[in-house]
Amino acid sequence: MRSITAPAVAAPIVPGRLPLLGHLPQLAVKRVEFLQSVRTRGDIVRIFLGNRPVFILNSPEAVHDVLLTQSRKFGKGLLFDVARPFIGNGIITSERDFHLRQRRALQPAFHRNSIAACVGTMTDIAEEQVSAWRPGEVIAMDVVMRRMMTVMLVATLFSTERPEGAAAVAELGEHVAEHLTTVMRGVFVGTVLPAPIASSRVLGHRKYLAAAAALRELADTAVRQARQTQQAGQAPTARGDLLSVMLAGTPGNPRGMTDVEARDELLSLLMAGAETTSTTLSWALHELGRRPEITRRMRAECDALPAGALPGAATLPFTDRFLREVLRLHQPSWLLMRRALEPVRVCGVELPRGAELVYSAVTMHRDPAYYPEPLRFDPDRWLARTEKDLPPGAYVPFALGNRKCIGDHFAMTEMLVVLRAIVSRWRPRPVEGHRVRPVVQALIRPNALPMRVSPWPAG
Ligand code: HEM
Repeated sequence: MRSITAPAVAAPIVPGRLPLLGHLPQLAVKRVEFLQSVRTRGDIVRIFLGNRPVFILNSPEAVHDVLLTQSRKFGKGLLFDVARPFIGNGIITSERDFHLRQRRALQPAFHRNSIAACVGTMTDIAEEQVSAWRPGEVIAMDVVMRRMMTVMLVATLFSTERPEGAAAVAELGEHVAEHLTTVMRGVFVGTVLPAPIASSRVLGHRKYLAAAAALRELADTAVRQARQTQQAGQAPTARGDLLSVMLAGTPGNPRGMTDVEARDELLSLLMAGAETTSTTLSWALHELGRRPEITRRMRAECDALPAGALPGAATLPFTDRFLREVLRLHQPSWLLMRRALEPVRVCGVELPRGAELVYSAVTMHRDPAYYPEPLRFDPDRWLARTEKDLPPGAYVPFALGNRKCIGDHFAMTEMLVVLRAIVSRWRPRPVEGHRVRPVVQALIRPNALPMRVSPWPAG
């Protein structure tokens, strides 16, 4: 712990900076490895994206200080400036008082009781999907998970009681999933590359804009439909979904949201909640495929869950531990940002107003100082050492502080529901000859994940 009165030091610049390009080539070629390689150079170091300086938070102490202790002095930064024109000013992109109001307005939907009420819908969607698989069939798990988790999000948060029925929700979910992937790629490209290059036609900028427009149109339609229900005189919350709650109002925002605000929140939640869970589940299935003994253990635990019991850490402790280990080793969000709103000192380093900061849970989660043999996948490491035993800031799959993931419990519930549905029926195995590699874009996802599913032997 550094003394507050010690003179400030400058964050060291990482070697290898090139004129005009800065550290872009290193980041472009070996994204995570590059961030990993600078960890030992100090609590906070500086790199350059072109001519733009960016500070990297390396130590748990620095991450904890920025995300929690001094969080009011930071905004969300460049990544979210780039995202705003695509997805509007919702909870993930907005700042200060407006953000606080929107967060309070959304909070009731993420209360444990609200999530418990969604478990039935989540289970139906997962069961419907996995019961359609045939013995020996090869399933493109990454594609199936992306669709399934988007449909689940659309169904549980936005359209529980859609008059058009489950098929329409599934179709909407598929459209959303398609556009979402393209928009997320656009946001990533816009963050790491200078604006004139990122917005060039060669890099598909028009495609990103078109996908964002299509997504906005889908969200606008959903808002229009919910507003019509409201105006038809039905109790606004009769549909039981979050969108209706947004329009009707909550203790955090009694008058309810305008159509544009509700639309932007839909986009924010889709952006934050669909690919994160589907990517985590893809990695989870990848790990299960390589470890039949873990699949067996998980199946035994899931099968023993009493009817009506909610899936959670208390009822499915091993499966929960397994997911926490997946989130450690395969944290999907490898690059998150903040911006200093005023001059601020963190770990003895003076950061000027406007400083752009990067933190990466991926590199933190692979630090041997906190995780012995960090690349070894071992759910039982969490038996010996729980989250509470780690320094604050060392395990941050859902971040910390005022911008912590609002959907952490929702996400864990969804993922437990899906894993249970899969392992109760199937043993997923890797397909021979296919090598799973991480692809690092907005999230770290598997290049492709074909898996063969076989039923459990009888008895
Ligand atoms: C495995 C799944 C998930 C992971 C790993 C994850 C991770 C995160 C992280 C790291 C942040 C903080 C971002 C930052 O520091 O800038 C965040 C924020 C957020 N997440 Fe999640 N998330 C997941 C699932 C979900 C789900 C399912 C939802 C909603 C249904 C959701 C909604 C949000 C929202 C709205 C925020 C912004 C909160 C705010 O700024 O106040 N997330 N998430």
